[in-house]
Amino acid sequence: MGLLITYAKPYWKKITVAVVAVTLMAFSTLAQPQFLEKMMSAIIQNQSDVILKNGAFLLGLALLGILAGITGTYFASQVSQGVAADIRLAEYEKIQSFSLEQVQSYSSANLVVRLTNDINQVQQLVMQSLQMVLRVPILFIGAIVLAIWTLPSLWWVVLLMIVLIVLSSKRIFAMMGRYFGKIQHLIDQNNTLAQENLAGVRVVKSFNQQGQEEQNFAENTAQLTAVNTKIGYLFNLMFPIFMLISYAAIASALLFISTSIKEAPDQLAKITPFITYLNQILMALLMLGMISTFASRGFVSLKRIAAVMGEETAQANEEGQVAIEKDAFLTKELVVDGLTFTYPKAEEAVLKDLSFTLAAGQTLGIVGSTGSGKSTLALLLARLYQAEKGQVLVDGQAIEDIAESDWHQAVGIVMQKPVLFSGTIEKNLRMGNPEASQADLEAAVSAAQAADFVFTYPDGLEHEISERSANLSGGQKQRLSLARALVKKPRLLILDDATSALDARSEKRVQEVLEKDFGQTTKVIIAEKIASIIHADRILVLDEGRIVGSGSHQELLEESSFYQEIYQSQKGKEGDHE
Ligand SMILES: Nc1ncnc2c1ncn2[C@@H]1O[C@H](COP(=O)(O)OP(=O)(O)OP(=O)(O)O)[C@@H](O)[C@H]1O
Repeated sequence: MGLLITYAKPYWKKITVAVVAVTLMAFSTLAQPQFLEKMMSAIIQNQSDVILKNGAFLLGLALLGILAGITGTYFASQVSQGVAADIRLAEYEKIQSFSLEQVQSYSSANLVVRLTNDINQVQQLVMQSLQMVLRVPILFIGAIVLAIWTLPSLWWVVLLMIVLIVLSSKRIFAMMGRYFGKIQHLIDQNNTLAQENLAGVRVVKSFNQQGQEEQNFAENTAQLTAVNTKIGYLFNLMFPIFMLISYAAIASALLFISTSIKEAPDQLAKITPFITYLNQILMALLMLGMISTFASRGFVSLKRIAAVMGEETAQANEEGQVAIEKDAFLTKELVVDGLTFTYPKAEEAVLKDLSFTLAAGQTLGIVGSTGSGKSTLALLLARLYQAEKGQVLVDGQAIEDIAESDWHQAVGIVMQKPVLFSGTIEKNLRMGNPEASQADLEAAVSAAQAADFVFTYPDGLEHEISERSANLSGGQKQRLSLARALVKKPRLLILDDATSALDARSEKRVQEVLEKDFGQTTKVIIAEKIASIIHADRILVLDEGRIVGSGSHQELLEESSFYQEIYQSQKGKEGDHE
């Protein structure tokens, strides 16, 4: 609720106009039957001027009500759209500042639902609340008072109708609330299934999994439909019950009045407004039901959004951290001291007590078996995960104490699975450095051995990359990711199997460029092929999260049986360009 109040505050003027307009509409609705009664009386007594006068008032009041209604809806809609847009933006910004652990703990599909469907629910809640918050109590209390005032002898009809409606609807709304919670969970699942299927469409097709995927989706959709249908049934049940109760109330009122109409003929004029008030009470109760269902759904969503917004993120903590000029970054050494890391929810540590030192400007190669923790180490060095124990020090400064934005400015990483974004090649490259000159971009493209294909496109750097970079080959994606990291002119460059899809000649050229033009840059190169790191100043051999060998290529060949084994298995294969 606090979240909603915070985001609604800037709209207080529009909120006031909406609420005043809706209140005016409620009063106009309540006043109309009074004029109706006067008209009925005048019709019975054949007073045509009174009929006309009250008719005109009635019409004016109805017009005022309509005008107030339109104004209320207009402003309520502006406020609800505005509040929803502001929350959406703030939530998006918050998610951008999430650590990988945080994204993983929610799952990306779940976060998408929190950004879309949940926000829509909150928008509905704001819209309905603004339209009903004062209208319902005014209409409800006003119609009860005026109904009893119009025909005091029928007070019991009013009371009985309210009691019966409240009793019958209480249970229905409680059940609806439970179903809304379930719906949110099923929508999350639905989204995950659709996202995974579309992202992995090639695998799905090549393994003939369309049928299985359809079945999974159909099962989830069937569950969603079942819950939605139950809510529909409850709604459908509610309306006839309400109508039945209200018609019974009207029938009782008419029956009772018919017995005394001869002694008090003026009651004939009062029965029409009385019935109108009964209907207004019913309307108010229906609106109350509606708002409570919107509220139960909206508050479930609001809670889910508040959970995201309440997450503590690194950006919020940047205050105590030191800023470092990029040129002064990593001028002495990179020290990894006793680094231990366990993934969230995993039982065993992936990195176990890792320690090594690397002088600035040197190249560290890392090889090891599958799943030995190489990529995890890269992610920790890039500060995308935080160590559980131990630390990484740059020139004696623990990385957590360095302003995170400065860190990311100075460190370039090329991940094992390259990720590019839809838009031009230039837009992707500039993520590394928005101020880069055209010559810088072209140099990075050449260094990453991407010039061959980029400059054969008629539009060159302006060439559009499609969604999920579907119009690029694996090797092209790798080259562009490397170029993006090089545009940054990083002080620390981390390459995680970043040249695996390059042919031996191109890979060798990349190595030469890194050696020649990035001499000042400290490099950490993870590779499957020893050939990719053979000239590194130091090579680490990882196995099951531990360092099992460390030294130059020659030293390791002499000392590490594990390294020898890898080397012998790769010797003579393509890619060995010693
Ligand atoms: N996000 C994650 N959540 C939980 N466990 C993970 C996650 N990423 C990796 N792991 C686990 O951590 C271990 C190390 O993975 P990592 O990717 O670091 O290995 P690697 O040496 O780079 O492997 P490869 O050579 O196959 O790329 C593996 O057992 C893997 O299952």
